[in-house]
Amino acid sequence: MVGPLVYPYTVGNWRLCDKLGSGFSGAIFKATNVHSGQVMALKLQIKDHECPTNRYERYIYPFLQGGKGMPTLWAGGEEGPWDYLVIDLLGPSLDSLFRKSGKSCMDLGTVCRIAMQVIARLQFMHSRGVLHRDIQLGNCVVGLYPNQETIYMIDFGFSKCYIDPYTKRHIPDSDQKRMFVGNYWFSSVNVHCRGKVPSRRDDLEACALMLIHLMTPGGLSWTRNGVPKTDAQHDRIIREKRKARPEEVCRGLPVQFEDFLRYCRRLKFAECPDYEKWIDEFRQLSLESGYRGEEQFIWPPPAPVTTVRPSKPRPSQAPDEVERILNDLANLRLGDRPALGNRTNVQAPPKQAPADGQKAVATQKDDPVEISDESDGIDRRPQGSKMAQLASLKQAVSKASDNTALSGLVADFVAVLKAHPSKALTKQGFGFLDALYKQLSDPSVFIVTRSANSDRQGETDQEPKQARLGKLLRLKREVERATSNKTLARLVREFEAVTDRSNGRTVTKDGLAFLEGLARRLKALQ
Ligand SMILES: Nc1ncnc2c1ncn2[C@@H]1O[C@H](COP(=O)(O)OP(=O)(O)OP(=O)(O)O)[C@@H](O)[C@H]1O
Repeated sequence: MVGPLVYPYTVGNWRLCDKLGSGFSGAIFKATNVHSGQVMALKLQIKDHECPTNRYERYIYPFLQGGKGMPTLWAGGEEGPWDYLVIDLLGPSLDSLFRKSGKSCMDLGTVCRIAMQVIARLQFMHSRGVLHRDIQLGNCVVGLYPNQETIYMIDFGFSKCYIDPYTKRHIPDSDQKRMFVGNYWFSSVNVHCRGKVPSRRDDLEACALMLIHLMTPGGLSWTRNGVPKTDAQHDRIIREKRKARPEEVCRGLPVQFEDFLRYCRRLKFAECPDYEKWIDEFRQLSLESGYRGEEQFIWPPPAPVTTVRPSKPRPSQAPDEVERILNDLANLRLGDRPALGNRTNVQAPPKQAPADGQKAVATQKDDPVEISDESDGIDRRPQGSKMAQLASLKQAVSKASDNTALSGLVADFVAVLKAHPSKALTKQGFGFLDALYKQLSDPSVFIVTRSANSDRQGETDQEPKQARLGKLLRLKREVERATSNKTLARLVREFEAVTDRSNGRTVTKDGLAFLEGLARRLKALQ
């Protein structure tokens, strides 16, 4: 029987000190150069190990030298029974920081920073013709002072060149099922569940899954039972991962995560991902959510920079009185006039009676933002992050009881879209339009949620730009002529569908013009 490994005191010119970690195939030590006193990390492995990852890494490292977030290779080779690699000494992994935080998920600002950096690292590695193939939290580590805000990629034991060094061509795809190489949690569906040849898209998908995992309380569902110990357990993970649709995996998260995952899965085998676009998307998301939009990794996470004004209570009427008025309004007999119908779903007003209330307020748990109606002469400009503003507007629209209020809220919605640099319609934006649609259509009809709606199921095809433009122009014209709330409801639905199928779900100038027309029309249709 083979006894426990006895590690040497020195290898090459390096004296081994503390053990930093160990993996499947070896151990890693802090090591000091016996001549210069330099302190580095030394990866040690038995030369004839069944999985000689140090040898593979020694081949890959030279391709990556000089890149930001790529450790420098200082020395390496074989000595006696040992194979060793000396690289920069780095700090803790994201996995270890996350575990130590004791939290069930990470804050959005930090996840955006990780997204920007890891996508940039992949962009660099891919530009050097190398795939990582084992993206996971344990393989993303932070640097030591003064590089503690940089995320480094480590562990290139599974990495591979996807550009053939002789032909300079992309490696070929194959229909032959391959043995799985990667990690259980984040390897892409194509590689993990279908045995496909890994390419750039799979590194990116692993990154997307890792980000979604960090954002999900308790993590991705298939990670919750720990590392599989039997084939049956592994098969269960494969099944679960394979059947999890992006909209389910990303439920409740900003829409960028779902879009990113879908994007990765739509990439062709040899297609070059648009790294810049996604770095920018996460930067915008960070800004819209009240963070700085910077990529520097800061731990522990700083608070958002946008301070959201505390909510002020609703003025005048006591809750019961408001409820009575709403119900009276709902029961008004308006004949054929275009107004909200008999509402059986009028929500109760806020329970807290205002003490000194001056403004109408839409409250949202933890992140209140003021929304007031025009008639009270109060500053109507929405406050707080885009996400919080849209969430509050959605709440307010669900509670609005006449077209004037709806008109004001649509105008507020346009103001929020205009005030933020990214014109992408987020999940909250669609939520607002869904709530508006519900209000404008028959109120006894239960709201058609986006996930239940067919327009976003599966991989959505993007509409050709011309067709989309034509539809928007028609919507713009029709909204000016609409004579009932029902027609407006249909137009809102069509607008949602057109935007949803557009590249990046962007609200264009024509889209904004449609919304402005909608606000005007609502006012006219009192
Ligand atoms: N350069 C480094 N500086 C400091 N710590 C490091 C460094 N490289 C790795 N580590 C630590 O050692 C752990 C194992 O490193 P690494 O993943 O490279 O080894 P491995 O043997 O290939 O592991 P595995 O078998 O899990 O893939 C890392 O999670 C990290 O905590």
